[in-house]
Amino acid sequence: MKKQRIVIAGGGSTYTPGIVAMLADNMERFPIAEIKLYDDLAERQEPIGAACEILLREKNPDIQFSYTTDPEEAFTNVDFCMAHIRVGLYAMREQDEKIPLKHGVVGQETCGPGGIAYGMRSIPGVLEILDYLETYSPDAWMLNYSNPAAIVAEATRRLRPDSKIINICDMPIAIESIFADILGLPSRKDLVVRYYGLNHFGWWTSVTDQAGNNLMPRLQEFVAKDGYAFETEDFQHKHPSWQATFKKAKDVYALDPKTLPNTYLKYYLYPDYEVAHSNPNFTRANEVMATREKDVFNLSREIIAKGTAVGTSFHAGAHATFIIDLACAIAFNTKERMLLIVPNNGAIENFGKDAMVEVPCLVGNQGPEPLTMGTIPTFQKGLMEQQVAVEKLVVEAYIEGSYQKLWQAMTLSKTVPSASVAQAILDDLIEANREFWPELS
Ligand SMILES: NC(=O)c1ccc[n+]([C@@H]2O[C@H](COP(=O)([O-])OP(=O)(O)OC[C@H]3O[C@@H](n4cnc5c(N)ncnc54)[C@H](O)[C@@H]3O)[C@@H](O)[C@H]2O)c1
Ligand SMILES: O=P(O)(O)OC[C@H]1O[C@H](O[C@H]2[C@H](O)[C@@H](O)[C@@H](O)O[C@@H]2CO)[C@H](O)[C@@H](O)[C@@H]1O
Ligand SMILES: [Mn+2]
Repeated sequence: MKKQRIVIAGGGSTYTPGIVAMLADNMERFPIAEIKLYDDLAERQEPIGAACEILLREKNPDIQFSYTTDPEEAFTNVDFCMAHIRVGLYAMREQDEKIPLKHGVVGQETCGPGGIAYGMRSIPGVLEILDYLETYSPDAWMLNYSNPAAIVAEATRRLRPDSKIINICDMPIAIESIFADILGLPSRKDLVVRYYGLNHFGWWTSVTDQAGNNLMPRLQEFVAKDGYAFETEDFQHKHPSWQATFKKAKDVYALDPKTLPNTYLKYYLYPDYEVAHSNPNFTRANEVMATREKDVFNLSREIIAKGTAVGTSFHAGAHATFIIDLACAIAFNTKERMLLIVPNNGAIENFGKDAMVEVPCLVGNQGPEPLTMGTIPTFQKGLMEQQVAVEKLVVEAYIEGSYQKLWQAMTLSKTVPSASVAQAILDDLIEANREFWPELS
């Protein structure tokens, strides 16, 4: 098995140490020669890089390790770029969440006006990394978690159609882990699913075991009563906001009891409820800064101070496993069945070919081969048509520098009640994003 060389872009991300630790623990199925971290912010990356260096030296000194802010050094001679950047950091996430809320609209990282604002910031950041990778390692694959994945995926489809990028999300697999727990199965990998939608906007239509036995009725019975409120492996899902999200899946499910919904649909289907239950002065960004960010950086500093990572551990859950599974599938042609964000091209029969959709794919060394999910019902199709139009308008607005199109995108979002509210939010977001967005006219 060829030893792989990896660059993690967004080296200072709270998710980086978990992925590094998981890579070091998966050498048998995914052997590694080198891990490099890359970030455009040296101070942010420094503690994470220094802690990972100690951790790897103790876990596996054969893995070459370095961290840098120099793109040529980072992207030269690698097989994979695992990317998770956040352009504007949590400070801008806070703005994405608080500005819409000030206008009585859902304030969320990837949905509604907040997601649109984040999309306008992420597009150039992700394209820059993709271009570095294509320049310095033209055969490498970019596996991209950077959000908002739906908008980023549409932007890379439009602007870099031939590039080797796969956009991914860990929400469905986190929910599938909950399915496995509800069913008393050891792992989500014991399940075979059919699912369709856009990113953070989809539905399961079938869940079976490996023998083909239908497990939907047992899941539906649970979700009808409790949503996805079941003890989960991911530590941040114990936070009050995630607990509320998992409970709310019950009401989302009620709209179409034939399927099982993605948790994020609550922002589109119950926006009034979400606003009423949000604290405009303390949003999820504040919760994350006070918990995950603080914990990861404190632990990094502790490891550096002690000079050892023995007796400590960074959280590495489904998020880390999923991206390593994907790299493995490509590197070693495993043909694993995975949910990915890909061009539709008929996978959903009655939906636009040029939409970026989230569907199961078989993954091998040529990339993902989407499976056909057939024809979807009017309710889902209507919702998806509206949402995909929002995502396409954002990308058009970015490309053309068009105020008009960004206003249309905000107005079309199901989370926004009117064009006038959309415009007021947009004008505030333009002000907050001066440093990041292209000039709009
Ligand atoms: N797709 C998914 O399902 C999924 C799941 C979890 C996290 N995420 C995403 O992963 C990303 C990281 O999340 P986090 O909470 O760890 O954020 P974070 O702020 O802790 O880390 C992001 C890092 O990216 C760096 N960065 C920003 N712009 C950059 C650029 N242009 N080039 C290089 N580095 C850059 C920052 O300096 C920072 O160190 C976010 O986009 C988040 O939304 C996605
Ligand atoms: O509010 P955050 O920053 O905690 O999470 C936002 C992200 O939520 C989803 O990812 C979950 C994932 O489902 C879970 O398995 C675990 O890894 O935690 C992640 C973070 O909570 C979502 O898929 C991402 O797109 C969001 O960025
Ligand atoms: Mn996601």
